[in-house]
Amino acid sequence: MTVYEYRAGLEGVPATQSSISYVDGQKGILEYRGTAIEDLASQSNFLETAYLLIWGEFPDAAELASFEAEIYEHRRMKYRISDMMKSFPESGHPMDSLQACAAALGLFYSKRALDDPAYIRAAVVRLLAKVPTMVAAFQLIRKGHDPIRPRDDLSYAANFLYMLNEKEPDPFAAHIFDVCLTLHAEHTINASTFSAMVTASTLTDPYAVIASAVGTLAGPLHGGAAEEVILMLEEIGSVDHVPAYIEHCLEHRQKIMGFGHRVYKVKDPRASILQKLAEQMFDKFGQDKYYDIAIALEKTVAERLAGKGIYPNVDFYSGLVYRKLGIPTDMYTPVFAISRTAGWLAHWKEQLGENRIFRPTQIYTGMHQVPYIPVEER
Ligand SMILES: CC(=O)SCCNC(=O)CCNC(=O)[C@H](O)C(C)(C)COP(=O)(O)OP(=O)(O)OC[C@H]1O[C@@H](n2cnc3c(N)ncnc32)[C@H](O)[C@@H]1OP(=O)(O)O
Ligand SMILES: O=C([O-])CC(=O)C(=O)O
Repeated sequence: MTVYEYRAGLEGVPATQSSISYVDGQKGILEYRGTAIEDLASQSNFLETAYLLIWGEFPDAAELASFEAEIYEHRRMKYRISDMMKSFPESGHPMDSLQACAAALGLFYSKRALDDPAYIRAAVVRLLAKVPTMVAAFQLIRKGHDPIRPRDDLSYAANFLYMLNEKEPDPFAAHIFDVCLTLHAEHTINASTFSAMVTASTLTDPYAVIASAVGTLAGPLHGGAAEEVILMLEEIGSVDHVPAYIEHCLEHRQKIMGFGHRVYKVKDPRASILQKLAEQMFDKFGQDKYYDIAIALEKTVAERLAGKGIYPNVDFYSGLVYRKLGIPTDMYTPVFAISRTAGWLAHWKEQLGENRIFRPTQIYTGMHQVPYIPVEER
């Protein structure tokens, strides 16, 4: 009998083969389909990047224009979905709303044709188009407002900010937001993508795939950390309190949010770009007192945990950018989900190409031959 070594959290265990993205965690390299994240952030845009991730090559001008047009055409939300959302408690977390709405979309498109490229394309378009609308709608509905319709004249990023904040965004702010979407779009086989792939491997529908990935992204060890970072900066309150906060975390074995990564043992390249984006936002729209605390935190963690490979991850600086964009704190993870939908869909499509159901093994640690004792005798 083969005995396999158990690795907690599947650390270092290859669970798939993929050509979608690449991470070198020692050198701090991230590539989407072979192109460096820095080049995509400075020269591409989210929809072009989404196309690249999903179809494996950059679109030409006509392909990009028709992809954008299809997405813009499908941005409106079904009124039954917004009616459903109106029945959700306003105090609920927007990630729970998104998970429910993504799954509910499957009710409208229940005829499945996973081997038909037209079906795949329609699902990709619908999900990329409707996820932002569903995220923004929850924000408006919980404020007692009616969701506003997407604006056909606004770009993907600008339209989301418009639907969320009920006013047209500054073009520079919309550009920065688009870069944030590009940065968060894909990251190899992280927890939510793995979840998407496991779900996809059962040949269920793509709405269930995205719903399960949303549920996984929500946790504070994954995408939910971005929200926790801002709550932590608020709790710290001033630069002077940083050393004591770090000592408290270390003493109580409490994770410092936005730090550490399974793969990166250097600063996450996306964190470096997000930090620069935050600085650009501060230069244009005014400073943020939490930035000084964040800088002090990064410096103190580097000194205090030197040699442990604990550096800022993608979730550390994103919230500082989002604050300046007027995005509420509990919307940071849904915004991450808008972007990561591209990566999840790329993996869904790749998984279907060479599918085998995920069914790993376990090492049983329980008992055998335990006699049954009737309840009245226990
Ligand atoms: C989009 C994303 O998902 S990015 C990640 C977002 N998550 C966070 O920011 C939450 C905080 N970070 C963490 O919890 C972890 O670093 C994770 C979940 C990202 C990675 O977890 P793992 O690879 O399982 O690392 P693990 O938790 O085993 O940590 C390894 C060691 O580093 C320490 N460590 C890791 N992250 C941190 C942290 N944020 N603060 C303090 N210590 C840390 C652990 O205490 C552990 O130390 P030990 O060996 O002395 O016990
Ligand atoms: O790769 C990971 O484990 C987490 C991460 O950074 C991401 O999903 O963007």
